Amino acid sequence: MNPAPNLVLVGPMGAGKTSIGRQLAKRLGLAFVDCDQLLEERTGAAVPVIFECEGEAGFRQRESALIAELMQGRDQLVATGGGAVLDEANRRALAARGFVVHLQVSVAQQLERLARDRSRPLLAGPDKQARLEGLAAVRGPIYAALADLEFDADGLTVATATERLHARLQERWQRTEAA
Ligand SMILES: Nc1ncnc2c1ncn2[C@@H]1O[C@H](COP(=O)(O)OP(=O)(O)OP(=O)(O)O)[C@@H](O)[C@H]1O
Ligand SMILES: O=C(O)C1=C[C@@H](O)[C@@H](O)[C@H](O)C1
Ligand SMILES: [Mg+2]
Repeated sequence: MNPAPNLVLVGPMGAGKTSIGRQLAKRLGLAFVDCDQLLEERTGAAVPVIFECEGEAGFRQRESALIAELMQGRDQLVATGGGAVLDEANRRALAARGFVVHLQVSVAQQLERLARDRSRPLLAGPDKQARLEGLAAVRGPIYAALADLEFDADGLTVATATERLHARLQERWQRTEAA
């Protein structure tokens, strides 16, 4: 069983936090909560519109308030947005009440998955590859430092990644119980 009240997915855009998270939550019998989607529902505006009206700083404030609220709950699988780990208070809240999984993915795979994406304002510029590499250089070590478990989702379908991550978690949580 999960040693923490919640399961949390962190990692870069396109790693599959939302897609794998939704399937994994079903298998584990957890409530699935996607931070970006819930934030959009509550705000009544899509993420790019929030960035446009309030800037990234406004979006981050809303994201932090949501994370603080969500992490008071339990039995949830929380799929975070790719930049949620940048804020120290967010990291503390996620670590305090979450078993944190870092979903890893290569920039090449991100580019494939997000080639036609229009919903991620940080990728709106002309050179997506340089942008993703820059973000990976800054955020990669932060995801890694926060994670209780690293999972490489590169090249896996959502179904296979879900299956394998589920198995890794069961194994890990059983070992934690036995210790
Ligand atoms: N393992 C996978 N195999 C194939 N396609 C995938 C896989 N994971 C995600 N995708 C596709 O990549 C896109 C982005 O995935 P998803 O929204 O799950 O990423 P995310 O980690 O939640 O990103 P963000 O940080 O922006 O919320 C979606 O179109 C999704 O269908
Ligand atoms: O990587 C990021 O900073 C972001 C990722 C998305 O999940 C959204 O939270 C938003 O587009 C910002
Ligand atoms: Mg997502």
